[in-house]
Amino acid sequence: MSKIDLLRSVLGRAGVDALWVSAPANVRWLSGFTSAEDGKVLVTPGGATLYTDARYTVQAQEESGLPQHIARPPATYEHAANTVRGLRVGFEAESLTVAELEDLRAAWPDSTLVPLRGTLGGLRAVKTAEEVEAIRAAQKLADQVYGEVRPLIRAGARELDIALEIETRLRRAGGSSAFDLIVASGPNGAKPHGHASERVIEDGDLVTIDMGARLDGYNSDMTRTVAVGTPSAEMKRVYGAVLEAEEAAVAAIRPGVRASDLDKLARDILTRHGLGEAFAHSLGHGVGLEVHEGPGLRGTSQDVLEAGMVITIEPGAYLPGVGGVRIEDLVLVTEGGYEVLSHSPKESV
Ligand SMILES: CSCC[C@H](N)C(=O)N1CCC[C@H]1C(=O)O
Repeated sequence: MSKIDLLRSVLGRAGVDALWVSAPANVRWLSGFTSAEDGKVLVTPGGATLYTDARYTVQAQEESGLPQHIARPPATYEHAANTVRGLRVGFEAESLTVAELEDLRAAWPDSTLVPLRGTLGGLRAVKTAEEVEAIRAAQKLADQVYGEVRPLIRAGARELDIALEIETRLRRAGGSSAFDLIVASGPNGAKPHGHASERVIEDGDLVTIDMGARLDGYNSDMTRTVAVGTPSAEMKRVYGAVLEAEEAAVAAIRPGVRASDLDKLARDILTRHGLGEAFAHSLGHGVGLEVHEGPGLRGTSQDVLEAGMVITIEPGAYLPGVGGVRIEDLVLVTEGGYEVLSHSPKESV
């Protein structure tokens, strides 16, 4: 079944006749158009159209198999008005501004606009074989760059310089950083999103490197925590506990497992080590055209693992004023269980 046909069946269940797709990752996924932040897709019972502007006429023809209409709003909306007359048209509530909604309402007076959430997210969570290969390639690049930069993580280096090295090497290889790199040393390790600062790494520090490569639009995500010199006995114990939780959660991955159960499994291990409160975020998430996408691996998630999903497993423990540890692998859910896509070594601490 084509992606558009798959989407149409979802729309039927959502009670709408058509969908105005505005989330860039969804536009890209449906159309193949890589400048998706400047594109929209209208899916109707009769077909699907990619809307973009004249800066992309040639690129859209090269990249997308969908029929295209070149215009800028409001001409875009006026062109679509005929197609959506009398229809219930869903729109992506998470990715349409209030101003855009007002413009759509003005241009489509004879349509009913219906807010929808997560309509395509569920479809995108299970990757095609091509998407898996794209993510695998992104992770391979991340592993290569991590290996090159690992020797530079030593006392006297600034967090910022490590981050710059990683970014430069990703760029040189034709990729880019999937997100604002996290390089968090010593007490900065207590910040789960501790972006690289001017702090100079000291002997005895643990250093958390959370990095991803973006290649051909697809992302990877991986975290390693390494020791510079000899860390304190307390931080060694924390490292051991996080590693135990991470390995147990990875080993439990298979189709049919509830995402919330995986989160609980890792959380229970850290709680047994007295670190339940220190695990300040969810266990992981899906990765693809976006760094954070479905499924959500958290306590409240309704998601169930399926073969073809690509997920992170990333437990952590954060001790304010002291430091932190996070260990993260990127994992493909397979029919038989799982395949770990991230191959950078986890060092003994
Ligand atoms: C800003 S992207 C962060 C990537 C990272 N691997 C990640 O997803 N997380 C780090 C802390 C928890 C988790 C998150 O939910 O952001």
